[in-house]
Amino acid sequence: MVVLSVPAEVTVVLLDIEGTTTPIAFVKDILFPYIKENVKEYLQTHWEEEECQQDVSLLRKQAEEDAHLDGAVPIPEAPGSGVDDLQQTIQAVVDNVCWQMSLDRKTTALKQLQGHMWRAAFTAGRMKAEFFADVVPAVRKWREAGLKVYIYSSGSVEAQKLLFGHSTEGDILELVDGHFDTKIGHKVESESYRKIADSIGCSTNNILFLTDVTPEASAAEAADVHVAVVVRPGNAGLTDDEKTYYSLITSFGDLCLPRSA
Ligand SMILES: CSCCC(=O)C(=O)COP(=O)(O)O
Ligand SMILES: [Mg+2]
Repeated sequence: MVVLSVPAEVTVVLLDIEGTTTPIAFVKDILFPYIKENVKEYLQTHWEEEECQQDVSLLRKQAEEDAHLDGAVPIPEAPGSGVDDLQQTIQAVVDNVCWQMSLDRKTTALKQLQGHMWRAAFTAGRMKAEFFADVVPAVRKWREAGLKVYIYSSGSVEAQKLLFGHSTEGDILELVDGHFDTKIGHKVESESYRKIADSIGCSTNNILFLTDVTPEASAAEAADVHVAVVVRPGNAGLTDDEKTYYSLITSFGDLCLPRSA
């Protein structure tokens, strides 16, 4: 087994979710299809609610920013009183969501709506989040050794809490010291990692970030964060250069803490 020593200055482990703690297949085959299959009915049922209107406003604002992109779907302003107008607007929101999802976009607007939609499925027990078998034992060990554990995912903080609160391992929310999403910045931007360190109250070099996505690893590293790239079944392949350059782990159990050495 390849063991990666965690530098002694590391006091915080920052975890990506999809492809790191959780199989990509769970996201692509369970979470995302749920949105595509239910978004129209969800909008029709919740349209009058404040939360739903805020989600639509954010999606409309994003659609305006995306207007220059190929295939972008605009969302017209709130309709008049006609039922047909309303159905047209809802259809535009559905088309916009499906277009964004076809590109696996990580916009805050899309992720916010998805989080709200998953809430019903998770809280009713219709969905349970999958975690790789090594995740929970390793996180418990890190915490026992005094490390803090934070999540940084493109999925909204609300969605993250749903996953950790309703997992196949039970409610494991207590294993997480805090959550970050794209409201702090995108994961491929170095500034996001500086802001996360500020928010936690540590230096960037006190953080070890685990992710499956090399542009995220590169952005974190440029901010002086320690990184390891997580190789899991179903993840995108890495180039030979990436395999040589990055520290790779295939399980959280590959990390060796100085305190436990
Ligand atoms: C709570 S995350 C649900 C999956 C998701 O929507 C997503 O975008 C995952 O992105 P990540 O940054 O965790 O790779
Ligand atoms: Mg990921």
